[in-house]
Amino acid sequence: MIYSNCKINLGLNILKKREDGYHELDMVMMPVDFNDVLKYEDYGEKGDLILEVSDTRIPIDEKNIVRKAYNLYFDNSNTPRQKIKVFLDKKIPHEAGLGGGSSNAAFILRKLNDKYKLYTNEELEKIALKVGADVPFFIRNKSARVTGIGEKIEEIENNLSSEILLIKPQQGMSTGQVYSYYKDNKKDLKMADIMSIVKALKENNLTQLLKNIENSLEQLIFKKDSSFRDLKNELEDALAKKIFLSGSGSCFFAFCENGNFDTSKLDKKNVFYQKTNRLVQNYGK
Ligand SMILES: C[C@@](CO)(OP(=O)(O)O)[C@H](O)COP(=O)(O)OP(=O)(O)OC[C@H]1O[C@@H](n2ccc(N)nc2=O)[C@H](O)[C@@H]1O
Ligand SMILES: Nc1ncnc2c1ncn2[C@@H]1O[C@H](COP(=O)(O)OP(=O)(O)O)[C@@H](O)[C@H]1O
Repeated sequence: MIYSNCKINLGLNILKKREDGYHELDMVMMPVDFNDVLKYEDYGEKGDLILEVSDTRIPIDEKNIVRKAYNLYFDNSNTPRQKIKVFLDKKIPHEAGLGGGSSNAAFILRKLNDKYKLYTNEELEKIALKVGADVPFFIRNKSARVTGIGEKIEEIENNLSSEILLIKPQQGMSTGQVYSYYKDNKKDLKMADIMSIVKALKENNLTQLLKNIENSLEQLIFKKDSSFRDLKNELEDALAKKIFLSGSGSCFFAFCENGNFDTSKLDKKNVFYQKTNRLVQNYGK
């Protein structure tokens, strides 16, 4: 069994838009102990990927990021594809800004490389980048300051002890669409103080952390859609806590030292929520 965890972004600054359409970022990312479960079987013979997913809304053809990762892993080194079966039991909501798909892809790349050893870790991260901008982060799967488009990873010390509550409204967010808002709305974006966030995580200083988190993508969504800002305010009132958007959303997160989140006022029909913690162990529990 492979436990494929998700992540949250603690501060996300868009620095500029590149010629290739991607955006330069400066952000802090933290693995979170909330996982998809992948059942994995290697038949030990040439063949192809047999992929099944518990959530029928997720594609199983070439659009599935696990299949993209599998294909790239073998094709990139002209190695015959091997017959592998994966059953992906999705728990992480998709289009959430939690990197669920990116994580699935990274864990498959690691699992394949554990057996076939076609690449060094550095080469594997380069393959991961071709699969998706967030995939290299999950190859390391440690708290990190991440720059570039998502490929420059500087591991950081994270001693945060607070529990985390993930709160996702029903509608999802398209990552590409949210980034597309940048070109017309880049003025007045409030930048997160990344160094203060890194220091607060090292010192387990939740007060300092909460003061410094900003997310350029959240601000871009609010500029485009004031109803999403209203939704955030409603959720903060219901929880009586500050909440923050992870990545391109639509999932928010909150912190609480003793883990006592009062979720009684959340509209349970329209909001997914999940209490969890920082992922302390590495992948492959
Ligand atoms: C926003 C972030 C923050 O961690 O995560 P999510 O919210 O998706 O979890 C990431 O930058 C998302 O990474 P990922 O979801 O892998 O992006 P990709 O599939 O590679 O790209 C999807 C689309 O997002 C845009 N994109 C992505 C990354 C980046 N640095 N600049 C971009 O402009 C591009 O338009 C691209 O076509
Ligand atoms: N293995 C996968 N898990 C989740 N979504 C996937 C997967 N493969 C492809 N997708 C597609 O990718 C889109 C983004 O999903 P996901 O990566 O979980 O979002 P996010 O990066 O915002 O957390 C989904 O709408 C889904 O259609």
